Amino acid sequence: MYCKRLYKQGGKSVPNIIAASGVKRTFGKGSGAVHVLKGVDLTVPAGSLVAFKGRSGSGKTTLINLLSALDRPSEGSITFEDRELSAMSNKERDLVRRTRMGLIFQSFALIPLMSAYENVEFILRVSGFPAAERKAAATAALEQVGLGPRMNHRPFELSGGEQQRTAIARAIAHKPSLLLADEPTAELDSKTGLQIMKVFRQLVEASGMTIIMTTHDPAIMEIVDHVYELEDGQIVVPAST
Ligand SMILES: Nc1ncnc2c1ncn2[C@@H]1O[C@H](COP(=O)(O)OP(=O)(O)OP(=O)(O)O)[C@@H](O)[C@H]1O
Repeated sequence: MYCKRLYKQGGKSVPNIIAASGVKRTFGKGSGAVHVLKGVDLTVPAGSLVAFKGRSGSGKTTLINLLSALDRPSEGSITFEDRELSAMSNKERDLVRRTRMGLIFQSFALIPLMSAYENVEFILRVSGFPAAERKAAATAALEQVGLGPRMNHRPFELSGGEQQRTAIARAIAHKPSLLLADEPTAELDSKTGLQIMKVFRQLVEASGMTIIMTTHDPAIMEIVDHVYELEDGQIVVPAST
């Protein structure tokens, strides 16, 4: 239902790519239950760059894990590209995540013995991307994040920002419509963090990808289209920047 609603963005009506409705997530049972998300309603227009902010423990990672179909809500629904994630089997959710989404984490999690190119190509290989298109897709993704000239270097020969750009290339090589990034700049100094944000901005502008990220960094809020603040498991300020 939410995904069919249209939002005005830059004078144009834009459909939502993902929406959460009444999402709750509780860990554990009985007296030991931890109610982390307590009813989150959220809509994200396609082609936007969105950030979740909030104090440590407010539920940002828990929400990202639900939106990326790594976890299921205890209550409520999440609709992605007009399909309800919670109604899908594990196999269907894995397929949606593998083909339509890209994930980035705080730690870059690159394979140390592989070059930047091999790291990207390897993921395409294990995810069943057509062999004939792998080389072009991996190269294009690395060029898109400005790593063309460095793609044959191994992670230890790359700066932190270059390693994170490799992780971004790995997450976008299969051309997902939604990129989810949990604290992608947390391991980086503020200047490098801003460079990563510029890469995100370019991806949104150039390819129409949607990016949802979590952050603690106030400077980053200036670059995104919308900031959603989580407090005690609920969104308190669905404000535009
Ligand atoms: N599997 C789990 N079992 C029990 N509690 C959990 C589980 N996962 C998360 N929590 C709790 O849920 C709360 C929210 O965690 P979450 O990681 O989503 O917060 P966050 O906003 O991302 O925090 P940070 O900014 O520190 O990364 C925390 O109190 C955490 O301990």
